[in-house]
Amino acid sequence: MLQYKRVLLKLSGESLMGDQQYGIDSQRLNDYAEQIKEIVVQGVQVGIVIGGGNIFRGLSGASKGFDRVKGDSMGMLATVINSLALNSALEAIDCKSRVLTAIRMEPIGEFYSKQKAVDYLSEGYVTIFSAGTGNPYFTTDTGSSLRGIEIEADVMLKGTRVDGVYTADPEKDPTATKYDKISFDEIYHKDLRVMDLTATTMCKENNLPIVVFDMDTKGNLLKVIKGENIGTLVHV
Ligand SMILES: Nc1ncnc2c1ncn2[C@@H]1O[C@H](COP(=O)(O)OP(=O)(O)OP(=O)(O)O)[C@@H](O)[C@H]1O
Ligand SMILES: O=c1ccn([C@@H]2O[C@H](COP(=O)(O)O)[C@@H](O)[C@H]2O)c(=O)[nH]1
Repeated sequence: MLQYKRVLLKLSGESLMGDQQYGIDSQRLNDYAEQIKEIVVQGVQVGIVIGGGNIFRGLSGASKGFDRVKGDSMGMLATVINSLALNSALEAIDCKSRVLTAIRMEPIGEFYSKQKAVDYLSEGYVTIFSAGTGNPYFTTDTGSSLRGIEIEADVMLKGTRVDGVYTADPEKDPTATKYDKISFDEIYHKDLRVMDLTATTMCKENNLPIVVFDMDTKGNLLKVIKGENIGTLVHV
């Protein structure tokens, strides 16, 4: 029994590095593609947003003297590179997929529209939304909440390298403990930073629940789709 029919899956760009310091680890990329195919064959419609942190982030560019808006454009282009890599990995395993771009750049990808996205999803294409929102000063978390809301996804699945929302950043505080469920309001009150606040607010105001889970363990995506309690559900 599947819990969700249409999902927006957010993948971390940083996780795509695997054990490398930079760029795309092909093993990690292929593992992600296999996990995605596993849910597509079950009939789940999958929209995807991938971050760009394995290549470039506007904020870190700005701290080194780059113009912020140009840096953000570079970050958005980084998400296009990751999206094309995932598209290619999916096609290599016979999982049909399309890349839409928030900034016009045919023939690299088709320019995004909600109608195009919903048509592709309904036809069973894994539809990858690249270049974030197309605007500087945003992140791919916000791009994910925006696209998730637009395509009327049942849930936003934040597949990352931690296995849920914790009382504090588990990569910095070893005493942090994990929530099975948490409300949006608690996320604000406790100032938990697993996702940026703009993205969290958009999900809250549009009733889009989030599941944060560890995407780097094979089989986890299917478990989440089946409703297994392996991550953290963020609810209204
Ligand atoms: N309370 C918290 N609970 C869980 N994770 C947290 C928390 N606070 C901060 N984090 C951090 O959030 C990170 C997950 O965010 P995300 O998946 O967006 O990673 P990212 O590296 O920013 O991705 P991207 O490359 O897409 O920008 C975790 O690696 C974790 O260190
Ligand atoms: O809507 C958006 C989305 C992203 N950016 C820029 O891209 C990088 C990479 O995205 P992450 O979410 O950090 O992985 C981001 O740091 C921004 O610089 C953007 O400008 N607008």
